[in-house]
Amino acid sequence: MSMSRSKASAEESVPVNLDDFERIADKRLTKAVHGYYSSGANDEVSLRENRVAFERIRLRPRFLIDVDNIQLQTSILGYNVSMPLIVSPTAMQKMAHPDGETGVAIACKEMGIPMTLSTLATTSVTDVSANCGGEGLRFFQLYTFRDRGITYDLVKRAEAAGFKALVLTVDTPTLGRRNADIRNQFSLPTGLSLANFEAPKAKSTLGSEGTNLSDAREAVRIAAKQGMADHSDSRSALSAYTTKFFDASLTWDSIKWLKSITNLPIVVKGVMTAEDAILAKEQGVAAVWVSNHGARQLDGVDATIDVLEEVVDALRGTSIEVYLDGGIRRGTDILKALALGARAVAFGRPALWGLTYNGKEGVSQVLQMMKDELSLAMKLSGATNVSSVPRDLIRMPYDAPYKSKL
Ligand SMILES: Cc1cc2nc3c(=O)[nH]c(=O)nc-3n(C[C@H](O)[C@H](O)[C@H](O)COP(=O)(O)O)c2cc1C
Ligand SMILES: O=C(O)C(=O)c1ccccc1
Repeated sequence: MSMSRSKASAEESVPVNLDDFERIADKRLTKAVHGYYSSGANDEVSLRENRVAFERIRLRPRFLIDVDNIQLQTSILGYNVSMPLIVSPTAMQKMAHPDGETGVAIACKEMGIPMTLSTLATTSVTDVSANCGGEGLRFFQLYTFRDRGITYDLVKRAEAAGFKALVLTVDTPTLGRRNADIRNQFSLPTGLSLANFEAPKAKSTLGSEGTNLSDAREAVRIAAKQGMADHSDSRSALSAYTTKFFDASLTWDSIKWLKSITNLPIVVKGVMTAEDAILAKEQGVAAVWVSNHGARQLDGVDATIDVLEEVVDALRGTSIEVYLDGGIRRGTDILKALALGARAVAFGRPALWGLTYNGKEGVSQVLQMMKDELSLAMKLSGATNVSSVPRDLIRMPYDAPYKSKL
């Protein structure tokens, strides 16, 4: 019996929300890939909190407002977008579907929203660009390497491939502990590679060390041999990889170096406090991306939506844009984040579920679903423009009880 992967099987009815996409994806992926995509760090307290915190926020709808023509369009870093949604960078998207990063990029291009390509993608910056015909708004997520030459080279290739911003992830000096990956001894499946390290130049830089950065499996072997990996590192290939290659000595001051090698706007991803938002501001970044890495790094941190207002307040009066990811699953979640001052939101796993469901087409379906849900949420709550959702459209759990200001 042949059943196209593109169609939901009998027991997989047509997805009507993102949870449905998740359930279908869970069934189709191998245990190891599912574990890698879905996991949070440690006890997954923050993973649950990312969702629960959204559910605790209440909406205060206003009625008899003309919502016939609501405005979903806005701009991100000066580029017009069809709605305030970005696809977060997630590593190794070809594990979900052969369309991989290209599928995500094309779905985003068609929807008119930005995609963010991970440093650890299974499709190179150059190929993603070429496969999109050089069109569509693409950002490049940057992990920095102990060898600055590698980082330099990555930045230059992203620039040449037409990426419009560098999203510097600051929450990963080393990888968080994810139980499933340790149990499953997770590694990149055979046949796939970390394609950004296959360029001739990257290879020659690395050749001296006798290590190929495009192959996580080899990194594990070498890290173990050099005694750089502790017991858990030696079980999860990614953990060994980051320990060996990522620059854990990076500081806020390093952003000066990054700015000296590129004119691309810099977005700092992973900020969770007002203190760090201010340090980012002092470095002249274009945007701050509130994120706890999908709760995959430090368990026990707040839900991102619960720290958003703190970051927004710290940057008030500046032109620095604030984005948020972590647990965005509904149009009402987007609306809640906009009310708290985000310029845009992003999500990671839902794009992977769409990709697993039906490649590029599945990602398009997921994006369209979010657009429809956002539009509905706005109409039902009397919010007419994504750029000016009022704070009092929501009640945070910590808000004082309503007192008439009338
Ligand atoms: C499977 C997976 C891989 C990820 N890989 C990266 C990455 O390579 N770089 C990065 O900055 N963030 C990475 N993230 C974090 C996402 O960019 C994003 O912050 C997170 O997924 C948002 O939470 P959500 O999945 O609940 O939407 C990854 C997340 C997941 C789930
Ligand atoms: O899995 C992740 O969340 C991630 O960002 C990552 C980091 C290093 C290697 C591969 C993925």
